[in-house]
Amino acid sequence: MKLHLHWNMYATHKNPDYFPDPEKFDPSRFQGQGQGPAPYSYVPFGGGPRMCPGKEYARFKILVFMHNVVTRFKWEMVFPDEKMIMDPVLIPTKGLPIRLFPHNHHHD
Ligand code: HEM
Repeated sequence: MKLHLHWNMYATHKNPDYFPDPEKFDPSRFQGQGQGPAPYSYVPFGGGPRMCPGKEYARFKILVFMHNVVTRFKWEMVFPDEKMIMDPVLIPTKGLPIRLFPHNHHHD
């Protein structure tokens, strides 16, 4: 008989013991004087020797992308109440389309 032990990161990421009020969008929970989440409690890229080797690359790309979207554009969601599903990661049901308005756009 084989035993499969399944773990999923949401059980950890939504655990109020590690993340008080887990449904709240609160980026400040990742800030502070070296006070980030406890080791192995925030694990979007896994952990240990098989941790995602693309982690720093992915984080850097997302940072550059977000920087450009936020500094160059005003943006709004096409479907403000768009639902997210877990399958097994968070997926926007309609593909999360947004409208972008360049900050430096001038009407002639
Ligand atoms: C936001 C983007 C990404 C997320 C959230 C992510 C997440 C993960 C997770 C959770 C694992 C399993 C780690 C474990 O078993 O503990 C993994 C493994 C892996 N990821 Fe990523 N990843 C991302 C981007 C990337 C990129 C950009 C690359 C390559 C360029 C990459 C290459 C890999 C590889 C090769 C593994 C298997 C590592 C192994 O089993 O030894 N990932 N990733």
